[in-house]
Formats: sequence, structure tokens, C-alpha cells
Amino acid sequence: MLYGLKHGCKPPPSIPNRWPLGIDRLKQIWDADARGNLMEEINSFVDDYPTNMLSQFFLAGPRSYHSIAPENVEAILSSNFSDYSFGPRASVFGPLLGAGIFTQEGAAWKHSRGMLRKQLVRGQYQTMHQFHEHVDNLLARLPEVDGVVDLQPLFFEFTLDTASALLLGKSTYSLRQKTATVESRRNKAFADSFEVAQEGLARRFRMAPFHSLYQPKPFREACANIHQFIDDYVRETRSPKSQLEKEDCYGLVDQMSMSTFDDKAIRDQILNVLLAGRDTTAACLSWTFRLLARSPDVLTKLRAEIKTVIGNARRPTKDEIRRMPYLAQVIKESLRLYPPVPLNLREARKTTILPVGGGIDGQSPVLVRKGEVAVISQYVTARRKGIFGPDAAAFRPERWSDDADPNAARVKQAAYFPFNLGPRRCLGEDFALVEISYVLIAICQAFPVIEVVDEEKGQPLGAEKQKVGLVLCCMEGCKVRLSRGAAEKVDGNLEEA
Ligand code: HEM
Repeated sequence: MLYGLKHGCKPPPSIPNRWPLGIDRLKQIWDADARGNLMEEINSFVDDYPTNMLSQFFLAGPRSYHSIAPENVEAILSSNFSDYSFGPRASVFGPLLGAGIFTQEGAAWKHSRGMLRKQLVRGQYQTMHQFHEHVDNLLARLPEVDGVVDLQPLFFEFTLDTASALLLGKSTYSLRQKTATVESRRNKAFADSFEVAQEGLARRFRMAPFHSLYQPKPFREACANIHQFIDDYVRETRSPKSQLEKEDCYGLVDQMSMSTFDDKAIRDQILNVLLAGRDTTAACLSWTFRLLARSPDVLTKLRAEIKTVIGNARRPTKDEIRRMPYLAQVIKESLRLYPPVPLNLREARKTTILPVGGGIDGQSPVLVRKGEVAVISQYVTARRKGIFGPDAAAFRPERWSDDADPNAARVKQAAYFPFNLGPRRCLGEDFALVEISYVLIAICQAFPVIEVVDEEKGQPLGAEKQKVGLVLCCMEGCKVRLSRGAAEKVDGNLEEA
């Protein structure tokens, strides 16, 4: 208390509750979630309380602080990083993930991060070859001439294929599951179990602190199937025969096998990275195409850039992707409006201070006691009109380049953190951005027409139903009309540079 007074701390406004223990607020959240507009509901709280922060109690749980200001996000994730922990994350995700980079903290996390950085940041995908066959498989699943397709499930299959190739050194080839071989059935069973297990983890996450009550048989079986699948892969990859046959060591299994990790440690790391990287990338691809199909002007400008830098019949190189500023802005704007990880929380491991949010005007520091929870939301912070202007809810990629004033650009950048900030910033950011760019380019090249479907025409942005699971997805999927029209190349297989 004295510590707080010394630093001029003041409490933030509380969210008023009509029922005891915030039960009305919990109901409001569950109802909004069921309606598919949880994030918009949370966003609207902020319009009612336009200071930087709100505090709230739920049931008998600790006080939580909902922080909107970028200064607080920076303090939580970066400058005061060591004052916070993940709270119950390891135990919520434990049944599937065990101990890996996503669930670990302290020295064990540092060790994992050092090892994975080598694989993810300087990995084989630098050459882009790793993506080629999967992009071709994706294009082969799209209409031959013209038609309506829901891209969202295809993107989830695509990112499972690329992530498994990166991690296991061997893809699950979900996009090719038309042939019923023993291996394809095994891969399909893995993909299905992964869906069930992820849904279970999302439920456990929502139920924290009562998460351990949720472990139904289908969830336990799905986790067991996944563990078996990965263990088989690891054993196969580590067998002396397999090592002899291999020309390259692509996968994480290979890299970890060269260190002292046992099979269980390898399995845990693979699942941790798979969970971190697969759905996030698929969700971003899906939201980006939804946005592009509704924004013909943006699409035209993007096509013009693709045509100038690469043309319409050749695969992009990494260097060409770097030379496409508008493409980068399109992805950045999509991640601003629809961050795959829309909400995050940290628990104070010691008493600490947030720079702003206290008092009536929200400008005083706030004392956060040990055990209290700080909640941040990329979705909410990145939609603040005070930062992004009156058109904050609009999809306008140009906003990332139209600031003559470097300070205005800096303020926007500070409010943009879809990949997290600080020591635990996403390790797959570069991988994801290259992968997303490649798919955007390939589909634009193959389809001169990408349009919103008739039944969704005129639907305003933000009115779509959203699903907040482990990532933010669209309940309505990503249905678009695609037409190959007079494309320069129609067989779906692009030439290499
Ligand atoms: C658009 C795609 C992606 C987004 C938006 C994204 C976002 C994030 C976020 C917000 C975190 C922090 C989560 C937390 O600790 O609370 C994170 C962590 C992480 N991400 Fe990503 N991610 C993406 C793609 C990927 C990919 C493709 C990979 C790997 C291939 C990956 C690997 C990781 C890893 C290993 C961590 C844990 C880092 C650590 O705790 O030190 N991510 N990501």
C-alpha cells in the first residue's frame, strides 16, 4: 500500500456489477460468446469507459485489470516482464502440451527458446522450397474454373501440412487426403484428434480456475492419439535407418535429436510449436481473404504490385516478398483488425506497477498486487479511435504509410502487438509472414476474380459471427467466389524464379 502511495498510484474505475460476484458480467460474456460477438462486446465496454483501464472481480477469483493503453501493454510484456507469470497456463494446457516453450517459464523456457530460435528464425524455409508443394496442393483444391469455396478449412489443412513438414521433417499432407492409404488414414486421424484436443484446451482455458474439472473421455483419447502419433514419428525419424536415408535434416525432431532431448521432451516441444503456429497462421489467412474479397480497391492495388514485382505466372522469392510494401501493409492491417490471439493475460508474481490507468482520468499509475491478473487485448487496443482515428474499424492498409508525423506512426506501432512483445515475442513471425505472403500471391495470381459471395454482400465489417477459441476465427468461414477467368497460367502449378 505504502509502495503504491509512494508511486502516486490510484485505483482504476471498476466495472459496476448488478449481481454479486460479477455473475451478471460472466453471463454477459457467455451470452456474447454464444452469439459470436464476444470481442465486439468487450470492445463496447471500452466505449462506455473511455479511460485506459478497468478493474473487475469475478466470483472469488483475484482482481483483474483490463488494460487498454499501449504503455501498460509494453510494461506487462516487455519492460516489467519478470514481474508477471502465466498463472495456470501450464496446467490448463498440460494434458496435450506437457512441458514445452508455450507452457514453460524461467530457465526451462529460456533453454527451449534458445534451441527453437535456431530452427524457426534461421530455418530451411528461407529458400521457400518448403512451401512449394503445399501451395500447389492448396491451389489444386480450389475451383478449376469458377466457383464458390470456403477457404477457411482449406487454410487449416494447409498450415497443418506446412507446420508438420517444418517440425517433423515430413508433412501430414492433409490437403491430399483423397487417396486412402494407411498413412493418409493415420494422418487424418491425427488431424481430427488435434481438432478435438484444441477444442478441449479452449474450454479448459475458459474454465480456469476450474479447468481441471474438464477432461472428458473424447478429450483424453484425442490427447493420447496425438501423443502416439508424434511418438511414432519421433521414433521413426530417430531410427538409424532413417538417419542414413536422409540427405537433409529439416525437421525439429532432427535438430533436437542432435541434442540431449529424450522422446517425451521432443514430443512436447513439437506440440507446443504446432499449437502456437498452425491455427494462428490459418486464421490470419482466412481473415485476410475475407477482407480482400470485400475491398475491391485494395485487391486491385495488391494485384498491381504483384504484377509489377513478380508477374502472374511465377513463384515469389523471399527477396521479392520483401520488395512488396503494399502486401506487407495488407497483412498488417488484417492482423490489426483480426489478431489471431485477441486476448492475453498475465498474473503478477510480485507487487508491481502499471504506468497508467489509475484515477478518474486514467492517467495515474496503478498498483497491481501479487496474484492479481492483468488482461490485455490486441483486438481492443488496435481498434481505439484515439490512436487509429475515426476510421479505426475500417480495413485501410494505407494507414500504415500515410503518417507524415513520425510520432503518429510511433503511437500506432506501439498499439500493434499481434505477435506479442518483449522476451516472449512470437518466434514464428517471419515464417508466418512469408507463408501468408506466398499464399496471398499465389491465389491472386491464379484467380483474377476473388469476390464476396452474394449472401454476404453488404454485411458491414465486424457484423460477422466470430469464434474465440484458442484463436479468433470466423464462424461463417471464408466463403468467396473465385474465377480463373483469363489467368495467364491455369494449371495451378507455378513456375519457379
Ligand atoms: C499470424 C501468425 C501468428 C501469430 C499472430 C502469432 C502470435 C503469437 C503470440 C501472440 C504469441 C505469444 C503467446 C503468449 O505467450 O501468450 C506467440 C508465441 C509463439 N509463437 Fe507465434 N504466432 C503466429 C505464427 C507462428 C508460427 C508460424 C510459429 C512457428 C512455426 C509460431 C511460434 C511461436 C512460438 C514458438 C511462440 C512462443 C514464444 C515464447 O514463448 O518464447 N508462431 N505467437
